[in-house]
Amino acid sequence: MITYEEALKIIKQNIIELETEEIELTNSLNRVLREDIFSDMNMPPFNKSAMDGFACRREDIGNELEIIESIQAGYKPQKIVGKNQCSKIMTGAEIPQGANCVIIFEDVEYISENKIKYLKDKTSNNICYTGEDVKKDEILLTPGTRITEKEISSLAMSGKWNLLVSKKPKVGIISTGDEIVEPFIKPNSSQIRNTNAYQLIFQVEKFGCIPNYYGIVKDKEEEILPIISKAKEENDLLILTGGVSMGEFDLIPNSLKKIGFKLLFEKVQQQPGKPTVFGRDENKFVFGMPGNPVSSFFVFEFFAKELLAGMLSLKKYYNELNLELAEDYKRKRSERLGRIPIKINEDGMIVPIEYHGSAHINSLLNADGIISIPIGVIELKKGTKVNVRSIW
Ligand SMILES: Nc1nc2c(c(=O)[nH]1)N[C@H]1C(S)=C(S)[C@@H](COP(=O)(O)OP(=O)(O)OC[C@H]3O[C@@H](n4cnc5c(N)ncnc54)[C@H](O)[C@@H]3O)O[C@H]1N2
Ligand code: MOO
Repeated sequence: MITYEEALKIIKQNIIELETEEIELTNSLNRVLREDIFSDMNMPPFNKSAMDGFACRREDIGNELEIIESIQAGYKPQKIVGKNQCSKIMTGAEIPQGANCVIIFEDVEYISENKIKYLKDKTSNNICYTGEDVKKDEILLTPGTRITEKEISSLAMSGKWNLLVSKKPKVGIISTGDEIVEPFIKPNSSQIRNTNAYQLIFQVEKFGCIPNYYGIVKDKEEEILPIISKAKEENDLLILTGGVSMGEFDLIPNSLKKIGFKLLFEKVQQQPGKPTVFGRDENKFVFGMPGNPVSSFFVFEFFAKELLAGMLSLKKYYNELNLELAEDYKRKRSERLGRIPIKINEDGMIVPIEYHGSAHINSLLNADGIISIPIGVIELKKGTKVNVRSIW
């Protein structure tokens, strides 16, 4: 049995980056950039009014000011603002030459139709200056960045419409087990509903990959082999759940070998996720994950994401916060790296969630993240600082 760190190293050593493709900006949600994005202009492109008001000279704000024009956003100022003059200006419009501040409408009174007086003795400049946010030719985004709602405005601003991104990894998902039935079926007393496939479909899709679901396969080699062969053909990564431990019907590792996968590890010193199989055949990969839903959730989180991030060339895919435990945490055994779901309370402290083990699906319902308990550590005392890995 190898450690989590050793297993992760094996995954990293085997990563193959996928090719790129060009897509349009509107289709780029969740895609991973494979090129630098430069700004083709300064932002703002001109000195821009931040407020609706009058553009004038700061030294004149105590005087009556003559209105010489009105400047709308999108139109060039026509006049230069001179001594005791001002131009009416709208938010987003270009500051006229001669002016160095904008006094806002609310703080001004009209003396006559074209004369105003500022009612205060101080003002901010109320100007967004050329290039203060972005300089022309500045790099805005680098390869390996995931495009989300945070990145899209900068991309749109850069003027780049066609983007070079990683192709989406295709992930084949197969549930195994004679006892598994689809969620729309009422299980009999020895059956169990298929939760893993749907969990994995969401995990895969949310990670920016394409899930292809192949249904439930019975614990019979003659059923397993054709489906995994087909799924291997059609995908970059294959994920199976169930059938990987020591039981008489745990046929997955051998079946994977029969269709050409070399198994790179089969057991990891972690809980959950001990019987985790990772295999490769040239540019095709496979994870055989434990059937227990929380095991499969965590194995996807810690292993499959690492491989998929590598295929996607994605730089960063999770956040970690270092927070204090709100209460003591004790576990029964310490020979495996432990992972448990936790909540972050109102004081920003870690509260372990009630968790009965890797079959306890609904323990994830209220989870904000996962903490790890190192091998050999049986107890963590209240107040200990621990890294929380995000699953939000
Ligand atoms: N003698 C040993 N027995 C077991 C060991 C071991 O080392 N020696 N490891 C245990 C650990 S740890 C785990 S985890 C499980 C993993 O077992 P398998 O991957 O072989 O999975 P199954 O036995 O097929 O299923 C386990 C459990 O999960 C349920 N399941 C399976 N598929 C689904 C699905 N798609 N949706 C929902 N639930 C599913 C299944 O019915 C079982 O209850 O092995 C231990 N045993
Ligand atoms: O390793 Mo298992 O995945 O403890 O439940």
